[in-house]
Amino acid sequence: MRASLIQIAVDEDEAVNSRRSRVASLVREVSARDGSDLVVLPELWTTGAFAYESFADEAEPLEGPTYEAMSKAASEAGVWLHAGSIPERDPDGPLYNTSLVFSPAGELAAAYRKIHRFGFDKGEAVMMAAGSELATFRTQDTTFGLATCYDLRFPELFRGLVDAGAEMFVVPAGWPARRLEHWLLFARARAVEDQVYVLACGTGGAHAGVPQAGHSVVVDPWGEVLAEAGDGEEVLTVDLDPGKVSATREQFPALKDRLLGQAPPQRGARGA
Ligand SMILES: O=C(O)CCC(=O)C(=O)O
Repeated sequence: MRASLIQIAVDEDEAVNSRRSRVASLVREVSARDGSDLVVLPELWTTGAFAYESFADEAEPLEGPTYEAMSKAASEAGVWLHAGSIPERDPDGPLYNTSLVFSPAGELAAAYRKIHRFGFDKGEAVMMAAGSELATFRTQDTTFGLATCYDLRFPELFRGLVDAGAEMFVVPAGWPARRLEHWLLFARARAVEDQVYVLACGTGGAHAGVPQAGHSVVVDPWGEVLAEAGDGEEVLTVDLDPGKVSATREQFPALKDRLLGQAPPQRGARGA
């Protein structure tokens, strides 16, 4: 299957509405040009992941304007669309950082509320509520597990997705340039330790004074980088072979050596 990651440049001089229609057109153009089965967009590309001041104003209900535009783009293009994430306003009040996935018919296939919020005692960590449920979606070829940006630092989340059957992870992000090396390292680490493809799609440009890392990357189950973007707006198109996941897991069956169902090792007398 063929996947296209669209690394959107999120700059303040483009209004949210203009960006939304520009991105919908890009989904249609890229998938027609590259013959993509799956298109992936980054985290919070409407506002920018660091534009905290605009989260409340730009928050949408789940089925708001971004949902409408992306559902339409997916069905018109006839592709699976991981539409990145939106600032979602739940009818009960809290905001969530919610990823939306649409089938080629434009139906919602998965929604994932980011579990690990970034910012410590400010920004997203205080403005948004934490999700609590893992999410996957299945195409005819494979099962994808969903995670968002800062989630990359928490390998236990990805092990949960492996246990739920994921063979590929899709990770939209708005990762800052100053920690680019962490981003690349985590993308490869998650691929190697879980023997999966990692499709990590970030943003380019700069907003709220935070230059974005860009460097969207696709990593195969052996940890090889198949494609890596620069720091501007860019499209990466790669062919993914779901058979490579099972082949890697058979040839190097490290996942079978997990201590499943056993108590974790305790400190022994010599370590006391
Ligand atoms: O973990 C990091 O260094 C960046 C995370 C982040 O920017 C985010 O989750 O929005």
